[in-house]
Amino acid sequence: MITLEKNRKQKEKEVIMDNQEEKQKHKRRIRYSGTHPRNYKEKYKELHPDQYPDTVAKVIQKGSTPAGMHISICVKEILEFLQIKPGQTGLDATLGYGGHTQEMLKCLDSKGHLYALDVDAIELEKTRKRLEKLGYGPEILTIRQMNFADIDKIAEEAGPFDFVLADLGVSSMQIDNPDRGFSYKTEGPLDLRLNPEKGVSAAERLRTITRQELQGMLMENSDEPHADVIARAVVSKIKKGTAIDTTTKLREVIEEALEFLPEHEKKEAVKKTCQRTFQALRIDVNSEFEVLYEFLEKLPNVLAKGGRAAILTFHSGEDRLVKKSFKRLLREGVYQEISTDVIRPSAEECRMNSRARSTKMRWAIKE
Ligand SMILES: C[S@@+](CC[C@H](N)C(=O)[O-])C[C@H]1O[C@@H](n2cnc3c(N)ncnc32)[C@H](O)[C@@H]1O
Repeated sequence: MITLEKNRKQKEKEVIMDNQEEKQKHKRRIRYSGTHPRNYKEKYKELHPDQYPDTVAKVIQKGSTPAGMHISICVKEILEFLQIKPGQTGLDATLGYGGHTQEMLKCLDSKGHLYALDVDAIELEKTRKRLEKLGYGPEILTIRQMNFADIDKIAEEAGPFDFVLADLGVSSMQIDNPDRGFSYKTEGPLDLRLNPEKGVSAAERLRTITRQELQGMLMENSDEPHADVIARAVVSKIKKGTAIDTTTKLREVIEEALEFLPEHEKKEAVKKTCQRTFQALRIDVNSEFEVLYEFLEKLPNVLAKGGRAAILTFHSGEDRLVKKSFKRLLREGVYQEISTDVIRPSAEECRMNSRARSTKMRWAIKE
């Protein structure tokens, strides 16, 4: 009896060990239960569009942006305005996923050259590879990791440009990747840098910020109506020794600070304040207003005579800067014509891509 029992136990042990070995052998990709992956890493099919084009097409059709992808905005309006002709030289100041770049390259029809910049080394390499696979190699496209504040440098070697495009802000790949810390919706380090190799993260920035400074940042960068309450809550937490170094921790401080709001408006107010607070921090750690100002000042000098520039903005602070610069330079006779009003994506485009809703486009033509 004792020997039988011993044998059974030994067999059980062997089966367990076999199962474990089997599991290790078949280290599978992260699977999601059901048909709707919620987690970024679970969106395996969307993250591999080459292998799963049907899944990607379905997600786009539903009006969402597939994980790891960016849907370009106002493509038709941009191309109509830029009037790109084969043989021209152009600059895409914000490469991102390369959607606009690709469309502009099609207009060049293998003649001329396109230069493209981005500060984000992580996404830039992926885009370079994707475009190369599509047949856009260095003979027609030059990609540089560079801040568009330095357009004068790229113009020295490649300009003047017949056309320039800047599609400001962040790409969907950056927002959706929790490791980059751009979204209050997913847990991640509170980083928010477009180029994580430069400057300080948002968490680091908060560590030493004063209440007045944070309040000013929230008001100036995103017109936050609860700026005083949020600034007080954040700074007091940090002073008490609690680090606010993840997206979730910042969202929780905001939720706590807005507890006083009436129940029926709390949820929406928290959501909006989270969006605005993350935006304000992102603008700050990337010096977005400063680099945009520098870009706008240098823009006419890199454009050829009659050269065309189009800019897409995503919040009022950016649009104000573009509008002011274009108007002043028109008055000074540097530009011969500018858009009289903002151009907006169509209702259909906004329905298909919710991220297009806040987009404003302005353009200018060099004298
Ligand atoms: C909205 S996305 C561009 C998407 C792109 N037009 C497309 O069709 O895929 C904005 C991109 O600009 C980059 N960017 C933002 N500020 C920049 C700057 N100052 N210099 C260079 N690139 C910048 C971001 O890293 C991001 O990849």
